[in-house]
Amino acid sequence: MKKIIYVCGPAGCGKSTVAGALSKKYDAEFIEADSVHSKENIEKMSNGIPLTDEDRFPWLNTLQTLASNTAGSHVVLTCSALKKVYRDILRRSNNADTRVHFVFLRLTRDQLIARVRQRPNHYMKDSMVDSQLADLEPPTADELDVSVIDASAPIEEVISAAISAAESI
Ligand SMILES: Nc1ncnc2c1ncn2[C@@H]1O[C@H](COP(=O)(O)OP(=O)(O)OP(=O)(O)O)[C@@H](O)[C@H]1O
Ligand SMILES: O=C(O)[C@H](O)[C@@H](O)[C@H](O)[C@H](O)CO
Repeated sequence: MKKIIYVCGPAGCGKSTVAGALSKKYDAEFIEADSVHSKENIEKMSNGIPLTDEDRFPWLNTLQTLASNTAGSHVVLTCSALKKVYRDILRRSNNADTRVHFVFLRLTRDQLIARVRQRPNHYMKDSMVDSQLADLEPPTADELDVSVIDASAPIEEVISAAISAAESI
């Protein structure tokens, strides 16, 4: 069974850090959704303009196709996947041989702002955190393919919780 694991949540929650560690653990291909954004999307975010559904849909479709088409046994991706309708696009990769799973990293607004400020050279500034949270639809209990992890813990603990979640798929 091929596993497609999305590490998701708002800007600064720790997606890249956790996904990097998960991909090493599984010797899996690692896809950074930020590197799949169009230059128009990156320019908008760099200018402090939140993305809209219309900006995100083509990007999500591309990610879903990329995830489905990787040849390896597993693939780990970062993706904000803020809304349920976005996660539903990514779920289209599910089939008899492939299982999609989400590891959602949960942080409070203040924690997100502190994390985003730790990387001052990133295009996503702390002023964008509120718009990320406005769009966020936290996963609900009926989304059985999502593991929610407290990302405020030390990174080793967050990574080990993410690995346990991935093991249970
Ligand atoms: N558990 C943790 N404890 C402390 N710092 C952390 C933890 N996880 C990540 N960080 C730090 O928080 C910052 C944001 O992490 P990271 O870049 O992985 O987040 P991200 O969700 O990928 O962000 P973005 O999508 O905006 O690029 C980095 O400086 C990272 O080193
Ligand atoms: O859906 C979105 O608004 C974007 O994917 C953002 O979440 C950022 O690209 C990412 O987190 C980098 O900071």
